[in-house]
Amino acid sequence: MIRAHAVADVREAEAALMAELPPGTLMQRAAAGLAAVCAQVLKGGLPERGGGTYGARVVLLVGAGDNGGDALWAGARLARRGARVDAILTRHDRAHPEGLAALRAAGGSVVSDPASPLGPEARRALSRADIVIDGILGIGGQAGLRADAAELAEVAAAEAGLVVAVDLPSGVDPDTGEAPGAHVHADITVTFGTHKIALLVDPAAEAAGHVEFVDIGLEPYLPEPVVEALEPGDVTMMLPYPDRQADKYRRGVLGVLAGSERYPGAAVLAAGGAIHGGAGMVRYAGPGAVADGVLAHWPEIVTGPGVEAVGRVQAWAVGSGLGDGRGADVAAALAAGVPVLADADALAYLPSRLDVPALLTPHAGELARMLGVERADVEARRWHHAREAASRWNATILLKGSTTLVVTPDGEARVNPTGSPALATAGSGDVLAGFAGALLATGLSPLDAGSVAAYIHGMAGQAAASRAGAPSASMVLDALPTVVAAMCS
Ligand SMILES: NC(=O)C1=CN([C@@H]2O[C@H](COP(=O)(O)OP(=O)(O)OC[C@H]3O[C@@H](n4cnc5c(N)ncnc54)[C@H](OP(=O)(O)O)[C@@H]3O)[C@@H](O)[C@H]2O)[C@@H](O)CC1
Ligand SMILES: [K+]
Repeated sequence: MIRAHAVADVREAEAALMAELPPGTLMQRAAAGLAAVCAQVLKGGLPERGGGTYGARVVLLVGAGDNGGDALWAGARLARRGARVDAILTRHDRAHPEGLAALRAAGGSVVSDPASPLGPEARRALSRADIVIDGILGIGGQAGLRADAAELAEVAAAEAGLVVAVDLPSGVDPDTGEAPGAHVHADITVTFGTHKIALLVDPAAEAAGHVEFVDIGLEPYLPEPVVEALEPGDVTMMLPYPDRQADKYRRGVLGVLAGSERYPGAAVLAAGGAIHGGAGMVRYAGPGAVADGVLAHWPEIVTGPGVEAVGRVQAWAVGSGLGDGRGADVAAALAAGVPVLADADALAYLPSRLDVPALLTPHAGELARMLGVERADVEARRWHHAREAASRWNATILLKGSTTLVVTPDGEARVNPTGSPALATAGSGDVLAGFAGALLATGLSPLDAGSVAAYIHGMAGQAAASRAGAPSASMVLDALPTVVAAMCS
């Protein structure tokens, strides 16, 4: 599991660990890890220079705190390995003194002038840089860079090579994943001790680029994480395996209430997702012509005209492509007293609070409608709004998007690390709903069902995109069994 903590937790753990270590040890661990990642990047890339640290041009953006100190110490290490290292200081009077002395002793120079960080020499250095190390601001400041730092970030993005952020892309809000003002857009972020929430939750996570973790020994002092992301081993552990005694009922029966005469394909896709999700049996509830289409694709499914007619199930997946005027059907599924996944059109027919274990799967527009806010506001404050809805409906919310977020009414949160822009295609959500519903039927909690389904659905999206640049939902569906088999082997 990738674990992310709040700044207050990091500070407490840091204080406890520092009390046992000689001064400066943690910064040295951080700087060594940061320099190692930069050296690795230089070794692997930049073919026009032949690769390697020797002769590489590195520019440090140095703020007034320890984030800048990390950058200076890492710069000193790279300078000792032959890089040309230039530092741009936002505050000449307050740059980390020992780090600055170390950089100078290693042959690095300061190219900003005290009156303005971005003089001609600094601009020239940025325009030639192979790597820019962003140490303007880490966990110690206010989100939204101040004007001079914002200009630095902008010029670095426009002019320089690869941007490597120290601990966080400067200017994002570490504890929420929000990015309300100017901030750095990094290609790589090297983070220390634990992931910060902003490295998992969008929109800040997107500004972080690829994240590299450096262990500085904080782990034993950290509390439970605030946000998590599954790793492959976690998914393998959580996926249900049929045991020897399993019959179809014990493996879990899922009822699917999806599709309509207007959207018959949604029924086929949701039912297909359900079949690949490991339920022992899938019962489909819907009008005759739609049910016939489902049977034509999936003859193993049992169909019936409505919720009561299909009989007992261990969970319901309702809503995908259901269309308008289906409130009574949704209410009947909710009244069955079993866990429910509610997607798409069903989200409009929810009671004010759910009294069964529930997984709601809106995209940002649907969540905005549920909460009566603007879609842009949901996109800007995804975690905030997902938590708000989880608490209001007493349900786990799976908020789809570039990084899908799953939040329980108790405040547990997971972010999905897999996926592909290819998943933003019609019908892809229907597949996810069926798949996650099947996991609910096999007995997984809404949090586990939602996060495992998002993970596998994301991998199926990646697999489908590797075969066809813009795959259809059917291709994502087709890729599911192979991904599941690979996760189980
Ligand atoms: N925790 C750990 O275990 C370890 C932590 N380590 C490192 O320490 C980092 C935290 O260091 P930190 O506490 O010194 O704060 P930091 O992020 O450098 O920023 C403070 C400076 O930013 C400035 N500033 C503020 N807001 C701003 C804005 N909007 N726009 C522009 N500037 C703004 C503010 O300036 P001021 O307002 O004072 O003028 C202040 O001086 C952490 O992220 C990690 O890299 C590692 O070395 C080892 C282990
Ligand atoms: K930074």
